[in-house]
Amino acid sequence: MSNSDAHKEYGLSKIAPHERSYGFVDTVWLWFGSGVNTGSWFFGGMAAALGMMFVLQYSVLWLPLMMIPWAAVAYIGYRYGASTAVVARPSLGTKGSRLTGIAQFLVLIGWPSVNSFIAAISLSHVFGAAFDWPVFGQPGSTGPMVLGILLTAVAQGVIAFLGHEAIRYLERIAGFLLLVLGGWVTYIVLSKWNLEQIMAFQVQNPTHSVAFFIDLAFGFSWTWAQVADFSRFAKTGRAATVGSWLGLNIGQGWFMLIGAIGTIGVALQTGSIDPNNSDPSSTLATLGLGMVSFLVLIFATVSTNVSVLYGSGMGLLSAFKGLTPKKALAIIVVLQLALCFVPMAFDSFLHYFETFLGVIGGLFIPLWTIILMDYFGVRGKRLSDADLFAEAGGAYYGSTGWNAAGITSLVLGFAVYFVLAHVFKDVAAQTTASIPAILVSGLAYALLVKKPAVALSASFERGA
Ligand SMILES: O=c1cc[nH]c(=O)[nH]1
Repeated sequence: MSNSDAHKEYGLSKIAPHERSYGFVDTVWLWFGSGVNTGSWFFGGMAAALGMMFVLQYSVLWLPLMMIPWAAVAYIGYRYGASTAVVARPSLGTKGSRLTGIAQFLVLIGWPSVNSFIAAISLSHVFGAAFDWPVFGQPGSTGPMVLGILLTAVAQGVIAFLGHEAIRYLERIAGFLLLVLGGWVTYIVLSKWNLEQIMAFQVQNPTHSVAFFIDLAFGFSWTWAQVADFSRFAKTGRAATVGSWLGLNIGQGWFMLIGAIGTIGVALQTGSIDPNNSDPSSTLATLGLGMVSFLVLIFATVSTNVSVLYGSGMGLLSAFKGLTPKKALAIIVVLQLALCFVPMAFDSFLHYFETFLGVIGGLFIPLWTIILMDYFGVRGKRLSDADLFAEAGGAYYGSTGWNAAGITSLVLGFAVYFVLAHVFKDVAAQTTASIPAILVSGLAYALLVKKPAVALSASFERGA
């Protein structure tokens, strides 16, 4: 790849094999750096109420299993050099796939507000230990919170604007540093708390059921919507799928465990379980390791948010055709800076976070299901390159640009998720809202889609 190509942003165009620069190690670092974030330890803190055995089971078993379909979406992006929204064209129609762009834009512009806010809370403890400034929740903590948000929001904004190659380099450095710093944090957390007591800790009546947590987990993990925006740059199928899957599971699973241990450790001392205590960096800061803590917070947050913001930019570009890739990224950079301050307006951050997760999961659960059902079930892993990237006309445009089967199945999936998660909560506490939404949207698509209308002649298609 020449220098000028290295700085080129491709928008929605097909990424040809010679334009791809992400090897296996790059995808592992990218997703490891994304998975290691403040949201992951907060989420581990939320799971802690269900006991450490559950958190372990979730991190080493359920999370890796849940991420297999996500890695399958990465495969489609890699196979055709297509962004996330373009991958949705066969199932939703060329115009219908703009809905994916809108969802991706909204969800991924929302995540940095969560990640940066949690980082700012922790940074306020680092500043408190170093300069005696008020920490989050104390009178006068607005200034330290604003400074913490600005530090991450400006750094992530600049790197996301520079594009996918700048992100690749940042993730290499951040990934390595986070491995070292994360190891250090793990050592401190494990030596501070008694592991036997942590494992034995139980909450008599946890506020949430396992099923409720699984729903949050789908919202948490299936909203890495930028998956194909990056796998399209992968040089091999292994890098696109195994590399992304491995990096994400290690990063997210590991930091969830750290968050859960910290939360339970504090609960053993105080008797009250609160995910706000999941933050290992304030422990580090009070032990005089403020600089380590500062670096973990900045690298963990920025390395996540750069890929998230890049994906949000690609979503915006897919939704509004008049934009160029750089213009879309510039809009995102400015918008995220403002949105990172929104949680300050809420009285409870936990409430903001749970509401956010409860809404976003409902969007991507049926969407991934329909895309995978379409590619692996209906089309037998065969798509037409030419039609996939055609803006008008072709097999995926149909007569209107909308694939009615896909849109109907998507709406049904949303409806099932939202009705269960928000109206019939007692039922969802047993069945989850996510699994019925997956079943209904997948089945509806398989039944509604008209195979002859979407199948192409074998010579015109490219198989996997
Ligand atoms: O920032 C993000 C985006 C998706 N999922 C996460 O857990 N965090």
